Amino acid sequence: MTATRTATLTSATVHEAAGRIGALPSAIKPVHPAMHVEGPAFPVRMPAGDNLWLHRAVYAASPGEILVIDCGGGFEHGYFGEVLAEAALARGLAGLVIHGGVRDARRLGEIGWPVFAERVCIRGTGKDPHGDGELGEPITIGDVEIRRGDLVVADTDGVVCVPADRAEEVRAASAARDEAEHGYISRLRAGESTLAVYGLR
Ligand SMILES: O=C([O-])CC(=O)C(=O)O
Ligand SMILES: [Mg+2]
Repeated sequence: MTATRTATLTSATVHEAAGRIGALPSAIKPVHPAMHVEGPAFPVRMPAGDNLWLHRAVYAASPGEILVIDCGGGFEHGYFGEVLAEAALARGLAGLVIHGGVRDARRLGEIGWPVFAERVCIRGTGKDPHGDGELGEPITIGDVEIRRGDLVVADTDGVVCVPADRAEEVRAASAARDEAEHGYISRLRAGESTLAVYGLR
């Protein structure tokens, strides 16, 4: 069997091509395996257990942006579900990355809009009008700082985020790396070993 390969950027390749930077915590994964997205980040900081800032973010971000959410370390909540997914889709947003939980996972799969979460969690949230949060300002998830406009690439492997001023260079380096690996794969299919292809002993 000869497998086909996708032409879009992949998160692991971008991470390597960028010099092994930008990998968000590996627990953040697509709610359904086929989901993938790439585009500019719109960072959101919100308090644990409250999703009012997420509702605000859906209407503050620009079409094509990816919401990237820091939930203040409150993981055990479903901050986002089918209702917010429909709202974000209607606004033309590109996807959601959240260092916390989402819910309505089956429905999210049916909608198909890309959602990447640390977990799926039934328990809901509050909507405190005085909750401490921020839209479009830098956040940190794991050891990665995320600013508005940074390049986010998210797929089955997880999520990587690269500074905006390196995005074009990293796209080019990723494409070159992909091309080189495709060459290696052609040689493997022709019967060579990985030891030969990589020049290993
Ligand atoms: O509304 C919420 O709190 C989250 C949710 O379940 C949805 O968006 O459907
Ligand atoms: Mg819901």
